[in-house]
Amino acid sequence: MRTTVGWRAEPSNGTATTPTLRRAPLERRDLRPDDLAVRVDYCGVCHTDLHALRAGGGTDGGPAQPDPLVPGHEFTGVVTATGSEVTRFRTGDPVAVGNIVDSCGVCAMCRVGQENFCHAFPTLTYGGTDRVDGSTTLGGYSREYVVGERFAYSLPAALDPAAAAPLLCAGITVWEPLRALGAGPGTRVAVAGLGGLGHLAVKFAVALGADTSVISRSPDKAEDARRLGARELVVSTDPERMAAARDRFDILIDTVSAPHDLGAYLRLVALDGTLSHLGHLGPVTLETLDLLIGRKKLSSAGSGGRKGTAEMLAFCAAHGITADIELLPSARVNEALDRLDRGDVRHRFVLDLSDLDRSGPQGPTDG
Ligand SMILES: NC(=O)c1ccc[n+]([C@@H]2O[C@H](COP(=O)([O-])OP(=O)(O)OC[C@H]3O[C@@H](n4cnc5c(N)ncnc54)[C@H](O)[C@@H]3O)[C@@H](O)[C@H]2O)c1
Ligand SMILES: [Zn+2]
Ligand SMILES: [Zn+2]
Repeated sequence: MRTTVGWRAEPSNGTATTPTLRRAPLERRDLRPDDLAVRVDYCGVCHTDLHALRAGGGTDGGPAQPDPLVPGHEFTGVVTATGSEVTRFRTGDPVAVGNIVDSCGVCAMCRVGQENFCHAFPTLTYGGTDRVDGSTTLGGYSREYVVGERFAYSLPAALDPAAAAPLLCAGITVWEPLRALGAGPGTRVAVAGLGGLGHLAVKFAVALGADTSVISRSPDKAEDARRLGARELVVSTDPERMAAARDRFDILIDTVSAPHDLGAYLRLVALDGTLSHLGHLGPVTLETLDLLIGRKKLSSAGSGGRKGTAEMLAFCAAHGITADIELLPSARVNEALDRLDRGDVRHRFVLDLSDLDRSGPQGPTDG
């Protein structure tokens, strides 16, 4: 086994609070022939990490997570070692890894490049089950990750490695539905929720040429929305502005992290348009008349396949797109999670893991 160090949560014991992450030594597998060892430099803090940390006690609606848990599923770094059969990477190459690290490779979904929908279930970057040895995967809030080369992506030199990290979960999750639904010139796109996923959805939709708007509870986000390239902010708490935006959007990307009824957003979708519900995973409520009137469609998506992820990275390099981030030393991970929970983030926290080199696994910055 290889040893590294990371930020680990102990069982949440069913409390509603987020368990504290503590610095701990971790084991990584010895390299298989197709594996890369990656020095993790930057890892984004996704809202799913918060959901996962709380799921241990079933307090956040999600499935129970195996304990202990090391979150983190959007990271960038550098290859430090390669297995004997690796062909696509060499030591020193900059790479990016997202929220899937393996899939069966032979099912119908894998064959069309949608490994994220693998019939055998893709191996998640943390809290997943390794397909070879059955161990539970530990995520990217750590200094090293071992990954099969199929699920590592070349990080384009044009992209800042810290600001690019969130592309690997937040980015690809909104990229695939925007592409699949045909966002581009002549389409009207609205994005609900202006967090990690939402702000990247706005940047992508604008760069694809769509007429893009933001839907938010508060008018405070108007300047932010404009800066990101959106034409308008629809304030969801203002009934008059919601009524005025009725049937307006061909594609509505819903990234809201809390459970909510879909009616208010469906009424903003245009004739034959689509609501892509990406944020809160789990049961939803809606009135079917809100679909019937206007022949509207309800869709969803999550993560991305290898082909789509590589295409998204190339698009980002060509258009200069990365996330707007607040970079913190990884020792401040608990503060980042707390602020994310309170919505105090513009628009993504990214952890700089290099501080894990500076003191021992039980060093003074513990917790
Ligand atoms: N489908 C997938 O594969 C996938 C991938 C990544 C994240 N997610 C989920 O997407 C959601 C968003 O993730 P994120 O990292 O962008 O989170 P985030 O915290 O950065 O953003 C969430 C946004 O939702 C808004 N919001 C929260 N509660 C709201 C409410 N009641 N009404 C209106 N707006 C509200 C917040 O103000 C914020 O703008 C999370 O639930 C996350 O778990 C899903
Ligand atoms: Zn995520
Ligand atoms: Zn498969």
